[in-house]
Amino acid sequence: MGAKIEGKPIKTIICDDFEAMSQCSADLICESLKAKPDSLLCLPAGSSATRTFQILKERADSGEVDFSEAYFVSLDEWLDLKDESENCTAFMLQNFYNPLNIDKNKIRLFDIHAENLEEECKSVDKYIFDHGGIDLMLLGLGMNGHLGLNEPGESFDSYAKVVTLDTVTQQVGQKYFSKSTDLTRGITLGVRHIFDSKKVILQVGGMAKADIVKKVYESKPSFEIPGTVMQLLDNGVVVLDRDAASSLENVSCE
Ligand SMILES: N[C@@H]1[C@@H](O)[C@H](O)[C@@H](COP(=O)(O)O)O[C@@H]1O
Repeated sequence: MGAKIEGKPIKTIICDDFEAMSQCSADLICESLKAKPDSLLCLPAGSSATRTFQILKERADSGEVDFSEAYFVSLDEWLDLKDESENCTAFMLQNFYNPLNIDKNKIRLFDIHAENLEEECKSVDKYIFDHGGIDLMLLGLGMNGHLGLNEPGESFDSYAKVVTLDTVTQQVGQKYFSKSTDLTRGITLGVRHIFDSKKVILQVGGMAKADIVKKVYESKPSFEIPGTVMQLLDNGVVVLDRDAASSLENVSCE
């Protein structure tokens, strides 16, 4: 992408701490779901969203929100794992789909064992198009700026695809596994899905992400830092806690 493309100021909400950030994202998700109960939602595996998922479960249990009519599509998944018991799907089942009793028929997971993964990507794209697009994507930010598994250098002009994982993702991704795991390839929704989504929430917490958050805000939109796509979205919002926002200067908030 040429350096000439200018981004816009990112719509931003800065929360006091991780708990407030998680509550804020849960509020936005509930608001969206109430407006359209049969929304197609895309939620991320990873540590950023775990508390948000607990809050959504609490709210579903209290009847404040109802996920029974909603549909779900996977954001990303590791490929070629010898042991799949700790992959993104397992994480989502454990932390969201099972606790909230989501009907399995309403979840479109990536079939990582499909004979033809390119065809599988097209089939996931079709699922999304057939549902009229994704209504809401909740995203986390990788330490290298990735969104889903859209790694640095990947085009913004693609839908679901198979990707080679960046060395940072290979290393940081170890945190999801109880033993050392070879992470070489992944399958992910593409940045075009992020552009097309009716609402995008990027949720980032913690000091460890402060530097990459600064780059997302202060670099020109570029394939090298996929998170910079937030500067190009009309329907995007970044929800930060104070730690993740601590390196930012001059950010105007909601
Ligand atoms: N592929 C996942 C992303 O979908 C996730 O949102 C992001 C942040 O992860 P975490 O929330 O664990 O920091 O990186 C992971 O590698």
